[in-house]
Amino acid sequence: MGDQELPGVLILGVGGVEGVLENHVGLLKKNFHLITMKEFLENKKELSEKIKSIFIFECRPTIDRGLLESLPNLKVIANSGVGVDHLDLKLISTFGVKVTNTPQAVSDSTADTGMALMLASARRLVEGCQIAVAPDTEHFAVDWLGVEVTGATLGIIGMGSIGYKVAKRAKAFDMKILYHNRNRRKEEEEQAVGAIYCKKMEDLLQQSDFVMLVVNLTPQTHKLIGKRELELMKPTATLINISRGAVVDQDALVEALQNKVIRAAALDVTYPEPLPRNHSLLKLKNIIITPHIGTATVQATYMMTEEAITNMLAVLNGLPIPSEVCLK
Ligand SMILES: O=C(O)C(=O)CO
Repeated sequence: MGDQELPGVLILGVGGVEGVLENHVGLLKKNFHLITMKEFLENKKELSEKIKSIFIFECRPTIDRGLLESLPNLKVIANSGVGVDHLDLKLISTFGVKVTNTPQAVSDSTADTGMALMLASARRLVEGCQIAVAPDTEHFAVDWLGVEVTGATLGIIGMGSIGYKVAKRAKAFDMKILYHNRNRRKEEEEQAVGAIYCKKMEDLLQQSDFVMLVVNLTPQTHKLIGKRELELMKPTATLINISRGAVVDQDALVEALQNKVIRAAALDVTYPEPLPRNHSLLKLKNIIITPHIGTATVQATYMMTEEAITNMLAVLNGLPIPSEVCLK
């Protein structure tokens, strides 16, 4: 079958197809005719009928009514990554289009990122690195003491597949693990990682040395952690966020970090991303911020493309869909 006869996939990546890593393009080309947004806009008449799927790679595009209306044969939007808070699921569902994501591919790398942030913040790695490259011997001693992760209490908010993998890793650090989640995990799953369920999030906040946020962003989790929740945390505690920036009230976090209501924060996600250069969070010392690199590994990105392709082919061939996002 020639490339032109394959089902069309509209590629929404940073910089179009060029933004999709070279070896991923090969993977996609085996099954699809790749169409960039530029090509689509230049040749809408011919291409609109051809496009059966949209592949979102390493970006958070707006898919609006206009675009959906211009793609009469669109069957599936495949998001690489697990979070789909950038998509208007209600609108998409009215077009009978399915949405898929890639929970399998992202869970190890995102859990690793959570651990890396926790360890880096506890042991003040970023500050240490800055001192090592520009030694300031006066401040080298007591001022630079970190805290131990080993034996400390970790509170995980959101115990989906990423949260559970964080718990697995934390077990190896002899951490006491608490978790809060809409649904309690099975007893054997809790026992396997030694996790204790906290029905009330408040109990977890009060008892944890490290609080890690691993929830999806939904109307229910928007600003889940605000002034009240930060004040419930120990003054020695650290907040780690690997979910979405808007799960935390950032103004309240700035205040809490300035006033030492909590010890520190380590964030892989903020709102907006990136933060404007004059943002108050960037002026604080007791914070680490990374640029949303939860899944930024060679392995995870490749697996994300593989998982997205499997999802798209399943939809187009009427097979069971491995990772379909519930649109309700
Ligand atoms: O998978 C996602 O949605 C992520 O943001 C991982 O960091």
